[in-house]
Amino acid sequence: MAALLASQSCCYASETSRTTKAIGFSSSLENPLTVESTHSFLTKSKRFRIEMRQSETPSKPGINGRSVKMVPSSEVVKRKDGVNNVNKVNGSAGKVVNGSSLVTSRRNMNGSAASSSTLVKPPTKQRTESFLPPPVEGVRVLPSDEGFSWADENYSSFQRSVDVWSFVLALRIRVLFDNAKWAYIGGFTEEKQKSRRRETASWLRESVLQLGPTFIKLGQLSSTRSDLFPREFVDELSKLQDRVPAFSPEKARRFIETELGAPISVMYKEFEDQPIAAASLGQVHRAVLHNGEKVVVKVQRPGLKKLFDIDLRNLKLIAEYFQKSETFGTNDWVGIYEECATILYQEIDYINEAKNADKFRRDFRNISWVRVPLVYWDYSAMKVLTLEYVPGIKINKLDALAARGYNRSRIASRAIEAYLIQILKTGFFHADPHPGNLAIDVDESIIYYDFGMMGEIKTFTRTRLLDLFYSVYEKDAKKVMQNLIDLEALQPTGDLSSVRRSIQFFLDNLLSQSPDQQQTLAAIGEDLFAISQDQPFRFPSTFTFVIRAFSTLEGIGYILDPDFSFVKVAAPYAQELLDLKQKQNSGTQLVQQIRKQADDARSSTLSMPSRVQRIEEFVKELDSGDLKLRVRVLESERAARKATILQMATMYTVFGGTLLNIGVTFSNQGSQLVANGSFVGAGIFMLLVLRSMQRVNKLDKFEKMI
Ligand SMILES: Nc1ncnc2c1ncn2[C@@H]1O[C@H](COP(=O)(O)OP(=O)(O)OP(=O)(O)O)[C@@H](O)[C@H]1O
Repeated sequence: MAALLASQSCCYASETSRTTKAIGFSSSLENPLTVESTHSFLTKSKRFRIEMRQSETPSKPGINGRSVKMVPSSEVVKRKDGVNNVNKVNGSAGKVVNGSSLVTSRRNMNGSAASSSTLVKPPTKQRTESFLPPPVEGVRVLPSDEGFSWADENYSSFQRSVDVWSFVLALRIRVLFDNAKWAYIGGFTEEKQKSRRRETASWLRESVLQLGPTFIKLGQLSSTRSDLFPREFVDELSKLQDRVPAFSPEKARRFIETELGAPISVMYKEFEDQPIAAASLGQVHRAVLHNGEKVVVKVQRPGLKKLFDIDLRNLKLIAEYFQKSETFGTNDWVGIYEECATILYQEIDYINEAKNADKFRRDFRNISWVRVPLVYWDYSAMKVLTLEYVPGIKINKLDALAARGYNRSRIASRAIEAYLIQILKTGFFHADPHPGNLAIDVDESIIYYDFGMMGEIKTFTRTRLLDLFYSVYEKDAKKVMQNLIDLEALQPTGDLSSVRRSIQFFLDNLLSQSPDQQQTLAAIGEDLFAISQDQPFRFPSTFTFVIRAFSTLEGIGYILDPDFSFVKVAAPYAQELLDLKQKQNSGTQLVQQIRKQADDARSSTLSMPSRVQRIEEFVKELDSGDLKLRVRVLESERAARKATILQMATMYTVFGGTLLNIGVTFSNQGSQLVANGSFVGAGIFMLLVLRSMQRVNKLDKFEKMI
């Protein structure tokens, strides 16, 4: 066995030396009872040490009765009791006891992560059979990325930029063509406009797929922004979720080995070549560790960072160009670009994702019906993530759920409740809870996947949200408006009375509905989009993610249970919030009320005579005509200005047309001089027409802004 191990370690050392630089071989004295030998080697990203240990019981997991552990040397911390803790940097730890190794934090009975120095428990029976069972939903054969230029490792940065700009040019021409048709031919019915938008959206989806990961991810992000894009685009772009090609297993294996700095066979006892899922940024393979624990390995697409760098450089220029050009509306495109770039870079940092998963698991440690896969820190790096294998049935697979007799109504409530806890209590929420990221475990727990995109609601914002919630409850449009301004969801520009009226209408209609005619959150979202088209709303992306998440979950709720009611699930939370707010208020309010009453009483008694006197004077001045009231109705002033411009434009068109006719007539008669003069005149009038149209356009935009 020793010979076998030695040959394995030699073979390992020689294999690693091909890709990495072997820098040493030494016997470890740190734990002479268990550690047989230690190899140190340097990879591109980390310095690793391998410990070979003799197991007490040969049946325990490990290679030939030994456990093999990859320990980043820089992260080895010697403890006073002589046991090595690893990964202090990452916040989790593992140690070796009696020949069995543990390389990550473990979940305790109620789902929480045990402390970093927890002794190793043998893996639970359920997850330690030596072979991977068939996946719950069966392994799909995913389309391959071969043939896509972005997947070619020799794709030059110049060629990439040309491809990106060709796409932008094509998009610009399409938008210009549509706008010209609407503005000048003017014959498009609402239905025709919709169908044209659908065509453009479908073209956009195909182009995005051709352009690869960056654009696919941006497309997916845009599909959450129903405040920015029309419905047809949002619908088309959400289809990007399930149409991403996979890369070859050879590529995946090579990439994992380079990233983790060791051959696959040393790290995993089994590694399944066929990925169980492929997404825009990476794909997921199942594997088994040498100690028998089943895991999934999430591998990032090779070359993604380089592609992001090139694409985001170009996208920045595109955003700046959109911002300057009037064709793409008044949105803050540079701001939107910056938000997206931050999210994209965060999503390719798997260490960040792993930290998020750990935090999310901690937040739910006391809730037994939420499961978050454990992170295997020692098998993870910036671009490769090893997680506990937690299979489940996707939350929207009704047949599979029904076949197992799961209680769908309970699942629907749990999905919403878990989200309410994130938004209202922990403040750390999953920003992308689409059905692919939610599954149901055997005990009907909700399993969460993918922690790349998380949102945070700071205490400051939460307090304001609470105020907003309370003012909605009181149906006070003025307070709602003020709270929205405080939350920076509404810009306090110009005359906000129309915004207040919209909010009041919204509150009256929304809150006065009986439970059977209650609007769905999705419909409310659509109404909000309609309002934000005409008003100076600019929802911060945090809110759009929350709104999107709730409407997705609500949709899932209805699919799972036709009698599902969001309000019913949310009611106890709402009550809790109201109680909290009332408690907060009661103390301060009492003092404030007393003070206000005292002030009122004082001012009314002290200044009564002077007030009466002023009112009398005012009425007298009105009577005598000394006081003139001048009322300006800004909306009608603007409308009148627009009408004048349009009138002028009509006159210019008539003059221009007449001069054109005259020019043609004189030209036919051979008087070229007069003809040319008429053509020049016609040209000038046409320019004036164009200028007038521009002014009307500007007025329209201004109207929307205020
Ligand atoms: N720990 C796990 N156990 C079992 N299956 C998993 C696990 N993690 C991920 N999966 C499977 O892999 C799929 C993709 O995982 P994940 O969403 O984390 O990848 P992604 O690259 O971030 O995808 P996307 O960008 O589309 O969200 C999941 O929908 C799930 O089916």
